[in-house]
Amino acid sequence: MRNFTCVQDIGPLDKAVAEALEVKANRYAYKHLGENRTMLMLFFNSSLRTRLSTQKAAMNLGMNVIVLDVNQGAWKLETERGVIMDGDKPEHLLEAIPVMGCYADVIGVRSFARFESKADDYQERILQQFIEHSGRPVVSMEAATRHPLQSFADLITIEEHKTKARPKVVMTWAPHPKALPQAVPNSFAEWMNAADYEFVITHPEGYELDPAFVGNARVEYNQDRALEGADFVYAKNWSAYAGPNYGKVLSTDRSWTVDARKMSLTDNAFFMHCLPVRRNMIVTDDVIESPRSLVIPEAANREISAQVVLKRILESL
Ligand SMILES: CCC[C@H](NC(C)=O)C(=O)O
Ligand SMILES: NC(=O)OP(=O)(O)O
Repeated sequence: MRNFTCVQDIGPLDKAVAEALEVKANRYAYKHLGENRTMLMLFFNSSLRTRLSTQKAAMNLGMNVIVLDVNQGAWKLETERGVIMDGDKPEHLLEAIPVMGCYADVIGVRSFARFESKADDYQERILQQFIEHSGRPVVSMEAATRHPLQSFADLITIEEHKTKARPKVVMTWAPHPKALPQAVPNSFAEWMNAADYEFVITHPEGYELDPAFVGNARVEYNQDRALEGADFVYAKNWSAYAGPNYGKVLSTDRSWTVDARKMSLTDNAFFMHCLPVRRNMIVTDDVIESPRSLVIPEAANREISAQVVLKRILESL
């Protein structure tokens, strides 16, 4: 594997999950792979799980790790080519990226959608510059349109807990006070479609995701109807994608909050969320604390998804 930015990069999902379960059982068996190799983890945005799990995965593989919060300590970076740099940004990404490539063998990048330009976000202009100019394998730690390490962990978690070959997985929008990216829902949809589950997306009108990610999923505007018979409920907020509303909050309707009544419509479904979660906006306390809540095992699997990805990259260096 060279780069890890989307579901295609991991290859056949059955093999990826099998490797993940093997790594989970023997996570310290590969320390030789990372000896004298350095992982640089670069954050343009905040993180808890991605920061900790990816570093843990790299250490499990014997790697050295450098973590850089770009906006705390590094020079403020200009990202646009052709700009006359007479403002508040002393360094350009086009120098900083190859320099970072000098010190690392693998580079992880977190750079959320900025909502300034849908085209720039959906062309992954920041992530692509790392791929083009670092000279190193690049791992997305959530970019503008996908969060593949999260989605891989979500798939592992579903495969560990499903009781039927093709479970019904429902991704439901839920309200949030801020404008959040579409990366997590896009990515989850991409991986669920690839896994060939019975996959349903439910959200209020106006929150339609990019059809390129929705794929063959059934879209249902009636949340109760969508939840009927579900085996897994994956809750997430996202801001509007379509048209002039890109990046906007159109609704904070708390009738979409996942509560015990909604979960009673399902087939005793597991509850999932990538975290961080706004309790009693996205999901009620009793649901996220229930025995059917998988949010902690789901977060624990982030170490495993990252370790499989880094292991494959190290094996191909
Ligand atoms: C893993 C989730 C990261 C981010 N969440 C927030 C709160 O910004 C998002 O919704 O994409
Ligand atoms: N789920 C996830 O990526 O969490 P962080 O944003 O805390 O890394």
